Amino acid sequence: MTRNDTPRTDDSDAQRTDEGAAVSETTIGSGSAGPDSGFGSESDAESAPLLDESFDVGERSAAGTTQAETEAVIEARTLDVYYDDHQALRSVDIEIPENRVTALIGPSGCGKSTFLRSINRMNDLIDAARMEGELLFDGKNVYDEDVDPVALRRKIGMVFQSPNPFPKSIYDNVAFGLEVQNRDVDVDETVHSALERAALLDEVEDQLDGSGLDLSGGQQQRLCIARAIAPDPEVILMDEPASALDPVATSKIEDLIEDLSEEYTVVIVTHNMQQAARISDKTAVFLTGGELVEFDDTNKIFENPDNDRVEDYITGKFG
Ligand SMILES: Nc1ncnc2c1ncn2[C@@H]1O[C@H](COP(=O)(O)OP(=O)(O)OP(=O)(O)O)[C@@H](O)[C@H]1O
Repeated sequence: MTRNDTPRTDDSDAQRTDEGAAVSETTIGSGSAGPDSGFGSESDAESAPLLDESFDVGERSAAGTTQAETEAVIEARTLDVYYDDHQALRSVDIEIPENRVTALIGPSGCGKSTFLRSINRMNDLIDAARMEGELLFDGKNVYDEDVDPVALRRKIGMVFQSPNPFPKSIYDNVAFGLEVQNRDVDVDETVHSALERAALLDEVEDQLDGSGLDLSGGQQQRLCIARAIAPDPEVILMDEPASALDPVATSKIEDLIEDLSEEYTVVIVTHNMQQAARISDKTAVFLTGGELVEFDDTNKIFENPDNDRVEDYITGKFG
């Protein structure tokens, strides 16, 4: 895996998250787990057995990798997304490799979040949004009629910009999705395992009954990551997961993302180019107008991009 050794620097937009506001957010753009988001709405119970068989890619090895680990797990083919008449993504073609970290970068409004949300159909929750083209997950178009978006979102989990734990205990935050799914799993073991994989267990082991809202912003975000990985997804989408955190918490999240990519495919939107350079294997550069201008190994993008506009963006000439 090729990661870059760019030194860590403080994010200019680092700030303490507003813990109390986390759950009350209701708009997708501000990072909520709203109704039918796949994070445990009551409708989950009814739609639980959704999963199309074609979403199974086979057994993961003990190390958490699949045999064909460099194959594309997500593929967009001439994907266009519109909000009413406004086109937010233009003919996006991309193959996102399995068990790698792929960063989506580009100036504000270029469609990064729109693309991320199109992967697990979170755009369905926006009335104005419509898409054309194909978005394949394990070779299956997620927009096919037989795909249940709630089940899809358990395979493709999401972590938002602002930590948004439920107003429940730490334990219940992680267990909630499992229980409403009525899955045949050992809930206790799964909760502990998810907290451990999210690098949070050591810090909260003695307070699992305490409220998730009483944790620090960085801990809340790791709790949200634990919640996302508890249902054993294949892909984790992250929309600026560290932008509301201080530098220490940001560093922990970055370390965690690198660890997670051994087991999961991670797709992360970030405004922080140094963060993209530090933690990602692949980088996709979107530019104004919703065009995916270049997609390549992260080293290549940051050291010798093919496209002049990408070079200008990377070197700060605009954006
Ligand atoms: N819910 C929505 N309704 C209407 N237009 C939207 C909606 N969400 C995004 N857009 C528009 O789609 C375009 C792409 O937005 P998007 O949020 O995907 O960009 P972005 O690259 O993630 O931006 P940022 O970096 O500022 O978060 C923008 O022009 C934006 O105004």
